[in-house]
Amino acid sequence: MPKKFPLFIDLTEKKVVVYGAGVIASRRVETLLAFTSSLTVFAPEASERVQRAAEEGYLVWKREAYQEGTIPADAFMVLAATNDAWVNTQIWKECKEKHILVNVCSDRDLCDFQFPGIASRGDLVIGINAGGQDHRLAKTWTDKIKKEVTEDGFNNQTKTSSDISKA
Ligand SMILES: C[C@@]1(CC(=O)O)C2=NC(=C\c3[nH]c(c(CCC(=O)O)c3CC(=O)O)Cc3[nH]c(c(CC(=O)O)c3CCC(=O)O)/C=C3\N/C(=C\2)[C@@H](CCC(=O)O)[C@]3(C)CC(=O)O)/[C@H]1CCC(=O)O
Ligand SMILES: NC(=O)c1ccc[n+]([C@@H]2O[C@H](COP(=O)([O-])OP(=O)(O)OC[C@H]3O[C@@H](n4cnc5c(N)ncnc54)[C@H](O)[C@@H]3O)[C@@H](O)[C@H]2O)c1
Repeated sequence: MPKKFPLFIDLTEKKVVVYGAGVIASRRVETLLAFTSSLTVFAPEASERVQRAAEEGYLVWKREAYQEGTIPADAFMVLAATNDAWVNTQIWKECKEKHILVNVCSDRDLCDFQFPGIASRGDLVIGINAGGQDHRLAKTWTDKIKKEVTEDGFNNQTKTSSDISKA
């Protein structure tokens, strides 16, 4: 697979839609909540994390399975993260028809973009991608860099924009 170029996109005002609310979708929802305030999750069943985030008003959880033709046309980005590969492919097809950016967690060949591992602190955001061939490599490096960023290596010399504005 060719190397992917890391784009750092402002998602604040953009509608993000996630199908599925299990292990993988919840991990990604948790990551996305730091970047967007417009997140809708469609799933008949949701993890406690997603349910709590919905109760606290951080996202909208629609307790519904995917239904053909209903993907919001104004969605900027869709994650197909159900545990049904056929459903994920249907979601991909509809997004293609509607020209919506789509990621399919069960099939790397259907991804317009790959979901990164993320290590972040303050204004620093590090996205990690291993090209879609070796997911464990992506995880190993995400864990290493997260540790470095949140613990040992992130020293006072690394300033955030709020630090700079205070200076
Ligand atoms: C980075 C991270 C972000 C995240 O997921 O949050 C991520 N995968 C992570 C971990 C992970 N994924 C899988 C395992 C078990 C591996 C094993 O057992 O060997 C582990 C390891 C683990 O979980 O320990 C299984 C798996 N993954 C994909 C498929 C389908 C396929 O390859 O077609 C299958 C088979 C599913 C099945 O069996 O059906 C596909 C994708 N996974 C991606 C991202 C995209 C680019 C990855 C890259 O950078 O190369 C890509 C291509 C598309 C996408 O989904 O965007 C996260 C690590 C960071 C973190 O954990 O924080
Ligand atoms: N990309 C990755 O990193 C990665 C890693 C492991 C697994 N996977 C893939 O992710 C898939 C999901 O795994 P999981 O562990 O999150 O599953 P899970 O069983 O924990 O959760 C599945 C979720 O999908 C929802 N769902 C099922 N049918 C639906 C439908 N028609 N419409 C909307 N929502 C629906 C369920 O309600 C549930 O919330 C796996 O099948 C596998 O292919 C991807």
